[in-house]
Amino acid sequence: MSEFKAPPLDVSSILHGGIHHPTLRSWQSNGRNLTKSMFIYPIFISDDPDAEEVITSLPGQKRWGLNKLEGFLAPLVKKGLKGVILFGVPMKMEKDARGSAADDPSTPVIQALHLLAKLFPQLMLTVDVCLCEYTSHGHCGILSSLPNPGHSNQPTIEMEPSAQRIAEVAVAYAKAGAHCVAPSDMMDGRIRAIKLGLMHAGLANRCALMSYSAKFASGLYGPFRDAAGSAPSFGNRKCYQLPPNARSLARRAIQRDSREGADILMVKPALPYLDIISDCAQYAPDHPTACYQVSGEYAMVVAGAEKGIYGLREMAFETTESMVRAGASIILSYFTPQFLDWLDEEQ
Ligand SMILES: NCC(=O)CCC(=O)O
Ligand SMILES: [Zn+2]
Ligand SMILES: [Zn+2]
Repeated sequence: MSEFKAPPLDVSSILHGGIHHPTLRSWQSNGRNLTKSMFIYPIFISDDPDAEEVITSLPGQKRWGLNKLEGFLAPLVKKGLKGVILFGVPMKMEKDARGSAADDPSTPVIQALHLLAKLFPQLMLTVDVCLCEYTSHGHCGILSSLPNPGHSNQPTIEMEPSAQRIAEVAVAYAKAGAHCVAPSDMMDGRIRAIKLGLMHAGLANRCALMSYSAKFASGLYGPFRDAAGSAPSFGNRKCYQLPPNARSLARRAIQRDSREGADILMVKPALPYLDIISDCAQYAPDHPTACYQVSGEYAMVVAGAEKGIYGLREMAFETTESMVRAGASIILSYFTPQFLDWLDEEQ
Protein backbone atom coordinates (compact mmCIF):
# COMPACT_ATOMS: atom_id res chain seq x y z
CA MET A 1 0.00 0.00 0.00
CA SER A 2 1.49 3.27 -1.08
CA GLU A 3 1.66 5.97 1.54
CA PHE A 4 -0.44 9.22 1.03
CA LYS A 5 1.83 12.16 0.44
CA ALA A 6 0.36 15.62 1.18
CA PRO A 7 1.26 18.21 -1.42
CA PRO A 8 3.78 20.79 -0.18
CA LEU A 9 2.02 23.63 1.62
CA ASP A 10 1.96 26.89 -0.33
CA VAL A 11 2.29 29.49 2.39
CA SER A 12 1.53 32.37 0.04
CA SER A 13 -1.90 31.02 -0.90
CA ILE A 14 -3.65 32.20 2.24
CA LEU A 15 -4.70 35.89 2.38
CA HIS A 16 -7.67 35.87 4.75
CA GLY A 17 -5.48 35.78 7.84
CA GLY A 18 -4.65 39.42 7.27
CA ILE A 19 -8.21 40.72 6.97
CA HIS A 20 -10.39 38.87 9.49
CA HIS A 21 -10.52 41.75 11.98
CA PRO A 22 -11.51 45.40 11.29
CA THR A 23 -8.17 46.67 12.59
CA LEU A 24 -6.30 44.23 10.39
CA ARG A 25 -8.33 45.45 7.41
CA SER A 26 -7.43 49.06 8.14
CA TRP A 27 -3.75 48.11 7.99
CA GLN A 28 -4.07 46.99 4.36
CA SER A 29 -4.23 50.59 3.09
CA ASN A 30 -0.47 51.25 2.89
CA GLY A 31 -1.02 54.00 5.42
CA ARG A 32 -3.46 55.80 3.10
CA ASN A 33 -6.50 56.06 5.34
CA LEU A 34 -9.25 58.63 4.93
CA THR A 35 -8.99 61.48 7.41
CA LYS A 36 -11.17 64.53 7.99
CA SER A 37 -8.45 66.94 6.90
CA MET A 38 -8.40 65.40 3.41
CA PHE A 39 -11.87 66.79 2.68
CA ILE A 40 -12.78 70.13 1.12
CA TYR A 41 -16.49 70.93 1.11
CA PRO A 42 -17.88 72.82 -1.94
CA ILE A 43 -20.27 75.60 -0.94
CA PHE A 44 -22.53 77.70 -3.15
CA ILE A 45 -22.79 81.33 -2.06
CA SER A 46 -25.81 83.25 -3.28
CA ASP A 47 -26.04 87.02 -3.66
CA ASP A 48 -29.36 86.92 -1.80
CA PRO A 49 -28.14 87.32 1.80
CA ASP A 50 -31.03 85.34 3.27
CA ALA A 51 -31.00 82.49 0.76
CA GLU A 52 -31.23 78.90 1.87
CA GLU A 53 -32.33 77.35 -1.41
CA VAL A 54 -32.60 73.67 -2.08
CA ILE A 55 -30.80 72.61 -5.29
CA THR A 56 -33.04 69.91 -6.70
CA SER A 57 -30.44 68.31 -8.96
CA LEU A 58 -27.87 68.18 -6.13
CA PRO A 59 -29.66 66.39 -3.30
CA GLY A 60 -28.89 67.66 0.19
CA GLN A 61 -26.97 70.74 -1.05
CA LYS A 62 -28.21 74.32 -0.93
CA ARG A 63 -27.35 77.82 -2.10
CA TRP A 64 -26.49 79.81 0.97
CA GLY A 65 -26.83 83.53 1.67
CA LEU A 66 -24.29 85.36 3.83
CA ASN A 67 -26.68 85.61 6.76
CA LYS A 68 -27.09 81.83 6.86
CA LEU A 69 -23.45 80.80 6.69
CA GLU A 70 -22.68 80.85 10.39
CA GLY A 71 -25.63 78.65 11.34
CA PHE A 72 -24.83 76.25 8.52
CA LEU A 73 -21.07 75.92 9.03
CA ALA A 74 -20.60 76.26 12.81
CA PRO A 75 -21.76 72.67 13.56
CA LEU A 76 -19.56 71.29 10.77
CA VAL A 77 -16.48 73.19 11.97
CA LYS A 78 -17.18 71.79 15.44
CA LYS A 79 -17.17 68.26 13.97
CA GLY A 80 -13.78 68.84 12.36
CA LEU A 81 -14.41 70.51 8.99
CA LYS A 82 -11.00 71.81 7.88
CA GLY A 83 -11.61 73.31 4.45
CA VAL A 84 -14.26 74.68 2.12
CA ILE A 85 -14.23 75.78 -1.51
CA LEU A 86 -16.53 78.66 -2.34
CA PHE A 87 -18.48 79.06 -5.57
CA GLY A 88 -20.24 82.35 -6.21
CA VAL A 89 -23.79 82.19 -7.49
CA PRO A 90 -24.79 85.64 -8.69
CA MET A 91 -28.55 85.36 -9.12
CA LYS A 92 -29.23 89.09 -9.35
CA MET A 93 -25.92 90.64 -10.39
CA GLU A 94 -25.52 91.84 -13.94
CA LYS A 95 -23.44 89.58 -16.20
CA ASP A 96 -21.24 90.92 -19.00
CA ALA A 97 -18.74 89.66 -21.59
CA ARG A 98 -15.71 89.87 -19.28
CA GLY A 99 -17.37 88.69 -16.07
CA SER A 100 -16.97 92.02 -14.26
CA ALA A 101 -19.07 90.81 -11.34
CA ALA A 102 -16.46 88.16 -10.45
CA ASP A 103 -14.27 90.62 -8.55
CA ASP A 104 -16.75 93.36 -7.77
CA PRO A 105 -16.37 94.13 -4.03
CA SER A 106 -20.05 93.27 -3.58
CA THR A 107 -19.77 89.84 -5.18
CA PRO A 108 -20.92 87.01 -2.89
CA VAL A 109 -17.60 85.12 -2.62
CA ILE A 110 -15.63 88.24 -1.64
CA GLN A 111 -18.22 89.07 1.02
CA ALA A 112 -18.18 85.47 2.21
CA LEU A 113 -14.38 85.42 2.47
CA HIS A 114 -14.40 88.44 4.78
CA LEU A 115 -17.18 86.95 6.87
CA LEU A 116 -15.83 83.40 7.15
CA ALA A 117 -12.32 84.57 8.02
CA LYS A 118 -13.84 86.43 10.97
CA LEU A 119 -16.23 83.65 12.05
CA PHE A 120 -13.90 80.66 11.62
CA PRO A 121 -10.26 81.77 11.69
CA GLN A 122 -8.98 78.18 11.53
CA LEU A 123 -11.04 77.14 8.51
CA MET A 124 -9.07 76.95 5.29
CA LEU A 125 -10.78 79.05 2.63
CA THR A 126 -10.35 78.05 -0.99
CA VAL A 127 -12.17 79.92 -3.76
CA ASP A 128 -12.96 78.65 -7.20
CA VAL A 129 -11.79 81.18 -9.79
CA CYS A 130 -13.69 81.19 -13.04
CA LEU A 131 -15.58 83.62 -15.19
CA CYS A 132 -18.42 81.34 -16.30
CA GLU A 133 -20.70 82.19 -13.38
CA TYR A 134 -20.28 85.89 -14.22
CA THR A 135 -20.17 86.12 -18.02
CA SER A 136 -23.23 86.84 -20.12
CA HIS A 137 -22.26 84.04 -22.53
CA GLY A 138 -21.51 81.53 -19.73
CA HIS A 139 -18.07 80.59 -21.06
CA CYS A 140 -15.02 80.48 -18.82
CA GLY A 141 -12.91 83.03 -20.71
CA ILE A 142 -13.12 86.17 -22.82
CA LEU A 143 -14.42 85.43 -26.31
CA SER A 144 -13.02 86.60 -29.60
CA SER A 145 -15.34 88.04 -32.21
CA LEU A 146 -13.68 85.73 -34.74
CA PRO A 147 -15.59 82.54 -35.49
CA ASN A 148 -14.13 79.24 -34.32
CA PRO A 149 -12.53 77.76 -37.44
CA GLY A 150 -13.37 74.23 -36.29
CA HIS A 151 -17.04 74.75 -35.46
CA SER A 152 -19.35 77.66 -36.14
CA ASN A 153 -21.30 77.08 -32.93
CA GLN A 154 -18.20 77.00 -30.71
CA PRO A 155 -16.50 79.96 -29.04
CA THR A 156 -12.99 81.17 -29.78
CA ILE A 157 -11.26 82.08 -26.53
CA GLU A 158 -8.90 85.05 -26.39
CA MET A 159 -6.04 83.36 -24.56
CA GLU A 160 -3.93 86.19 -23.19
CA PRO A 161 -6.76 88.54 -22.10
CA SER A 162 -8.57 85.58 -20.51
CA ALA A 163 -5.53 84.51 -18.49
CA GLN A 164 -4.95 88.13 -17.42
CA ARG A 165 -8.58 88.62 -16.42
CA ILE A 166 -8.60 85.36 -14.45
CA ALA A 167 -5.38 86.40 -12.69
CA GLU A 168 -6.98 89.73 -11.78
CA VAL A 169 -9.93 87.92 -10.19
CA ALA A 170 -7.66 85.48 -8.33
CA VAL A 171 -5.62 88.35 -6.86
CA ALA A 172 -8.83 90.08 -5.72
CA TYR A 173 -9.85 86.88 -3.88
CA ALA A 174 -6.42 86.53 -2.30
CA LYS A 175 -6.65 90.16 -1.12
CA ALA A 176 -10.04 89.37 0.39
CA GLY A 177 -8.43 86.63 2.49
CA ALA A 178 -8.53 83.42 0.45
CA HIS A 179 -5.93 80.92 1.65
CA CYS A 180 -6.05 79.18 -1.70
CA VAL A 181 -7.28 80.12 -5.18
CA ALA A 182 -8.40 77.38 -7.55
CA PRO A 183 -8.78 78.33 -11.21
CA SER A 184 -11.15 75.91 -12.95
CA ASP A 185 -11.30 77.44 -16.41
CA MET A 186 -8.58 75.38 -18.15
CA MET A 187 -7.21 78.38 -20.09
CA ASP A 188 -3.61 77.98 -21.23
CA GLY A 189 -1.19 80.16 -19.32
CA ARG A 190 -3.44 80.95 -16.38
CA ILE A 191 -1.33 79.32 -13.67
CA ARG A 192 1.70 81.38 -14.62
CA ALA A 193 -0.43 84.53 -14.90
CA ILE A 194 -2.01 83.98 -11.47
CA LYS A 195 1.30 83.14 -9.80
CA LEU A 196 2.90 86.28 -11.22
CA GLY A 197 -0.17 88.30 -10.20
CA LEU A 198 0.07 86.99 -6.64
CA MET A 199 3.80 87.70 -6.56
CA HIS A 200 3.34 91.28 -7.76
CA ALA A 201 0.65 91.80 -5.15
CA GLY A 202 2.94 90.42 -2.46
CA LEU A 203 0.49 87.59 -1.75
CA ALA A 204 2.17 84.53 -3.27
CA ASN A 205 3.60 83.41 0.06
CA ARG A 206 0.21 83.40 1.77
CA CYS A 207 -2.14 82.19 -0.90
CA ALA A 208 -1.80 78.70 -2.38
CA LEU A 209 -2.59 78.00 -5.99
CA MET A 210 -4.58 74.84 -6.68
CA SER A 211 -4.85 74.11 -10.37
CA TYR A 212 -7.70 72.15 -11.87
CA SER A 213 -4.95 70.80 -14.12
CA ALA A 214 -6.72 67.81 -15.55
CA LYS A 215 -10.32 68.90 -15.95
CA PHE A 216 -12.16 66.81 -18.48
CA ALA A 217 -15.12 67.86 -20.63
CA SER A 218 -17.46 65.62 -18.69
CA GLY A 219 -21.16 64.87 -18.69
CA LEU A 220 -20.98 64.85 -14.89
CA TYR A 221 -21.11 68.61 -14.30
CA GLY A 222 -24.85 68.96 -15.02
CA PRO A 223 -26.14 69.45 -11.45
CA PHE A 224 -23.36 71.97 -10.73
CA ARG A 225 -24.29 74.11 -13.73
CA ASP A 226 -27.83 74.08 -12.50
CA ALA A 227 -26.66 74.99 -8.97
CA ALA A 228 -24.33 77.79 -10.09
CA GLY A 229 -26.24 78.98 -13.17
CA SER A 230 -23.10 78.57 -15.29
CA ALA A 231 -24.25 76.62 -18.34
CA PRO A 232 -22.84 78.15 -21.56
CA SER A 233 -25.44 79.98 -23.64
CA PHE A 234 -24.11 78.39 -26.86
CA GLY A 235 -21.67 75.65 -27.79
CA ASN A 236 -19.86 73.69 -25.08
CA ARG A 237 -16.48 73.63 -23.33
CA LYS A 238 -14.83 70.97 -25.46
CA CYS A 239 -12.35 73.44 -26.92
CA TYR A 240 -10.80 74.16 -23.52
CA GLN A 241 -11.55 71.18 -21.28
CA LEU A 242 -9.76 67.89 -21.92
CA PRO A 243 -11.35 65.18 -24.10
CA PRO A 244 -12.14 62.10 -21.95
CA ASN A 245 -9.73 59.94 -23.95
CA ALA A 246 -6.78 62.31 -23.48
CA ARG A 247 -4.51 60.65 -20.93
CA SER A 248 -1.28 62.03 -22.39
CA LEU A 249 -2.65 65.55 -22.69
CA ALA A 250 -3.67 65.35 -19.03
CA ARG A 251 -0.11 64.39 -18.11
CA ARG A 252 1.20 67.34 -20.09
CA ALA A 253 -1.26 69.68 -18.36
CA ILE A 254 -0.21 68.33 -14.96
CA GLN A 255 3.49 68.80 -15.71
CA ARG A 256 2.96 72.21 -17.25
CA ASP A 257 0.98 73.49 -14.27
CA SER A 258 3.55 72.22 -11.81
CA ARG A 259 6.23 74.12 -13.77
CA GLU A 260 4.03 77.25 -13.97
CA GLY A 261 3.80 77.52 -10.20
CA ALA A 262 0.81 75.48 -9.01
CA ASP A 263 1.06 74.34 -5.38
CA ILE A 264 -1.59 71.63 -5.66
CA LEU A 265 -2.79 69.75 -8.75
CA MET A 266 -6.31 68.51 -9.25
CA VAL A 267 -8.03 65.89 -11.36
CA LYS A 268 -11.72 66.25 -12.13
CA PRO A 269 -14.06 64.37 -12.27
CA ALA A 270 -12.64 61.66 -10.05
CA LEU A 271 -14.18 58.22 -10.43
CA PRO A 272 -14.00 57.83 -14.24
CA TYR A 273 -10.44 59.27 -14.12
CA LEU A 274 -8.67 57.20 -11.46
CA ASP A 275 -5.86 56.47 -13.93
CA ILE A 276 -5.26 60.22 -14.24
CA ILE A 277 -5.18 60.59 -10.43
CA SER A 278 -2.57 57.87 -10.38
CA ASP A 279 -0.63 59.60 -13.19
CA CYS A 280 -0.81 62.91 -11.33
CA ALA A 281 0.67 61.38 -8.18
CA GLN A 282 3.37 59.73 -10.28
CA TYR A 283 4.23 62.55 -12.70
CA ALA A 284 4.13 65.32 -10.09
CA PRO A 285 5.22 63.39 -6.99
CA ASP A 286 6.30 66.54 -5.18
CA HIS A 287 2.88 68.17 -5.38
CA PRO A 288 -0.21 67.09 -3.43
CA THR A 289 -2.79 65.49 -5.72
CA ALA A 290 -6.39 66.59 -5.28
CA CYS A 291 -9.48 65.22 -6.96
CA TYR A 292 -13.03 66.47 -7.25
CA GLN A 293 -15.90 64.03 -6.92
CA VAL A 294 -18.15 66.29 -8.98
CA SER A 295 -21.85 66.98 -8.78
CA GLY A 296 -22.91 64.25 -11.24
CA GLU A 297 -20.81 61.61 -9.48
CA TYR A 298 -22.30 62.59 -6.15
CA ALA A 299 -25.84 62.62 -7.58
CA MET A 300 -25.24 59.18 -9.12
CA VAL A 301 -24.09 57.67 -5.82
CA VAL A 302 -27.10 59.18 -4.04
CA ALA A 303 -29.55 58.05 -6.76
CA GLY A 304 -28.24 54.48 -6.70
CA ALA A 305 -28.63 54.34 -2.95
CA GLU A 306 -32.18 55.66 -3.23
CA LYS A 307 -32.95 52.89 -5.71
CA GLY A 308 -31.67 50.34 -3.21
CA ILE A 309 -28.73 49.27 -5.39
CA TYR A 310 -26.30 49.74 -2.48
CA GLY A 311 -26.03 51.53 0.84
CA LEU A 312 -25.16 55.23 0.63
CA ARG A 313 -22.41 55.16 3.24
CA GLU A 314 -20.88 51.99 1.84
CA MET A 315 -20.67 53.43 -1.69
CA ALA A 316 -19.50 56.87 -0.53
CA PHE A 317 -16.63 55.12 1.25
CA GLU A 318 -15.83 52.80 -1.64
CA THR A 319 -15.70 55.57 -4.26
CA THR A 320 -13.73 57.94 -2.02
CA GLU A 321 -11.27 55.26 -0.95
CA SER A 322 -10.65 54.40 -4.60
CA MET A 323 -9.49 58.00 -5.14
CA VAL A 324 -7.15 57.87 -2.17
CA ARG A 325 -5.85 54.48 -3.31
CA ALA A 326 -5.15 55.94 -6.77
CA GLY A 327 -3.02 58.68 -5.20
CA ALA A 328 -5.20 61.58 -4.06
CA SER A 329 -4.56 63.15 -0.67
CA ILE A 330 -7.18 65.90 -1.02
CA ILE A 331 -10.82 65.20 -1.91
CA LEU A 332 -13.35 67.83 -2.89
CA SER A 333 -16.61 66.19 -1.95
CA TYR A 334 -20.29 66.97 -1.40
CA PHE A 335 -20.21 64.05 1.06
CA THR A 336 -17.89 66.00 3.39
CA PRO A 337 -20.54 66.64 6.11
CA GLN A 338 -21.42 62.93 6.24
CA PHE A 339 -17.77 61.90 6.40
CA LEU A 340 -17.27 64.15 9.43
CA ASP A 341 -19.77 61.87 11.19
CA TRP A 342 -18.81 58.59 9.53
CA LEU A 343 -15.11 58.94 10.33
CA ASP A 344 -16.01 59.29 14.02
CA GLU A 345 -18.02 56.11 13.99
CA GLU A 346 -16.76 52.58 14.31
CA GLN A 347 -15.61 51.44 10.86
N1 LIG B 1 -15.73 74.47 -11.56
C1 LIG B 1 -16.59 73.52 -10.99
C2 LIG B 1 -17.25 72.69 -12.02
O1 LIG B 1 -17.05 72.95 -13.17
C3 LIG B 1 -18.18 71.52 -11.70
C4 LIG B 1 -18.05 70.86 -10.39
C5 LIG B 1 -19.19 69.88 -10.15
O2 LIG B 1 -19.83 69.39 -11.09
O3 LIG B 1 -19.43 69.57 -8.98
ZN1 LIG C 1 -15.85 78.07 -15.80
ZN1 LIG D 1 -16.30 75.65 -13.56
